[in-house]
Amino acid sequence: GGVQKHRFWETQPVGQFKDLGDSSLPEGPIEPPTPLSDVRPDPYGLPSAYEWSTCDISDPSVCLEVYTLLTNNYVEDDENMFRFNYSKEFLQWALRPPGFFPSWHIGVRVKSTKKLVAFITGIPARLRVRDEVVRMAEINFLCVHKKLRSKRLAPVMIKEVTRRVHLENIWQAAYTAGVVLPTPIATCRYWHRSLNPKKLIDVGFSRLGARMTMSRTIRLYKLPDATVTPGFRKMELRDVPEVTRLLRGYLARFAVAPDFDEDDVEHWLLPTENVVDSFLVESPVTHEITDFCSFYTLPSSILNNPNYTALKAAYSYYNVTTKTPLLQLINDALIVAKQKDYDVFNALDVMENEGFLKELKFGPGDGQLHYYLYNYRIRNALHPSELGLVLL
Ligand SMILES: CCCCCCCCCCCCCC(=O)CSCCNC(=O)CCNC(=O)[C@H](O)C(C)(C)COP(=O)(O)OP(=O)(O)OC[C@H]1O[C@@H](n2cnc3c(N)ncnc32)[C@H](O)[C@@H]1OP(=O)(O)O
Ligand SMILES: CN(C)Cc1n[nH]c2ccc(-c3ccc(F)cc3OCCn3ccnc3)cc12
Repeated sequence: GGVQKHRFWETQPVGQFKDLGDSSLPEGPIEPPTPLSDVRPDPYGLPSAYEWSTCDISDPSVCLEVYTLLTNNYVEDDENMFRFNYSKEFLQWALRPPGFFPSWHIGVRVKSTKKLVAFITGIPARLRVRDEVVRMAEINFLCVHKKLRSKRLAPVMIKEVTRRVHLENIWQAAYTAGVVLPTPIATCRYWHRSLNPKKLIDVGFSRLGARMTMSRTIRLYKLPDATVTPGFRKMELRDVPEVTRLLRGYLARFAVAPDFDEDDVEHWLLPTENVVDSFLVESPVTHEITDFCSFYTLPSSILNNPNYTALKAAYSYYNVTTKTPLLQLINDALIVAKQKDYDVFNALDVMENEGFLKELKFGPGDGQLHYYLYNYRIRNALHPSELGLVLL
């Protein structure tokens, strides 16, 4: 209808709701690149009390400011009971991959007090969309302080990160959000596997099932003390070349997936304490690496609970099986997560995850995660199982 539902997004080169169903529109870039000399050289205007501030995440004091802003103002669940609590180490990992641009870590400060009140980031990535490998920016950590909401600051942040990405001759982006915007390329659901059901029920994350006692519930989610797959071990630096080969071969089957090289695999998948854990199966006979699984660590703050402050959550990342049954491999990942005292193991219904969710006692979450591309049209929305991409 004529009413403007998305005043900002309707001005952007993204799939528009009005275009849905118009199969005459070609798949690919929506707008051509601009000559670099035509990219706005100066930052967008902010309200006079605020200033742009490029944030050097490697500076501990700046990293702490970013951590604190996100801890108090980032994404909450629909019932405002939990808020993501990305750790400082996680932010350093997430924002400094090979080839990152410091200028893409963008903050907004109050001029008078220098208080950090907003943030948005980009990192470079090579994403394959069907048969095209496209250099993109992955946009994340968009956050405006709770006290500055609904002042149209987000569109300015988005335009500024877009401008800085354009200056590096990159014209596409990928991002995910729990909100519906023009226009998702895929809509995923997330699922949760209880590891510490008593705590999850105490904090209101889960509810005791009908006709279920607490002891019956604890028994239902019980896991073995040790992993069962022969040759299952932590990934090490020497495994990077083989894991890269294994992962590239596997991701080729999805319509959208990262085009990882060895440097990317070393950064994103080599275990980092309390940030990302990865395991592989080395055949005891041939010493070939046949399977791989990984999860990242993202706790959530528990808001307003007298007994607990944090929920320790693991999130399924990239998994590949060529020999071990997927159910068995992921169950070993659950066993390791339980050993490491995680309360819950989360997974999206992307890649082949649907094949293990119900079987391994995951329960459906209460929301959706929408995937988006900027300045790149996909003719028809993808099924989650066509996505080979997990954004942090
Ligand atoms: C070629 C390179 C291109 C690079 C750029 C690519 C694009 C990258 C895009 C960014 C990807 C980020 C990915 C990411 O970080 C992962 S999604 C997590 C986003 N962050 C949070 O949810 C944290 C808590 N919320 C907030 O801090 C604020 O509510 C935010 C800052 C979300 C909006 O602040 P606000 O004070 O509540 O709102 P106004 O300033 O008044 O602005 C309202 C306008 O903002 C639109 N909006 C709301 N939420 C959005 C969201 N999550 N993405 C995109 N747009 C979003 C909304 O539709 C409206 O536009 P419309 O009128 O057209 O509908
Ligand atoms: C992806 N990355 C961009 C962060 C992000 N932004 N917006 C989101 C909305 C949902 C999920 C999500 C993804 C996977 C999952 F298993 C559970 C999730 O949210 C549960 C609800 N919740 C929100 C906060 N605390 C709990 C992530 C995100």
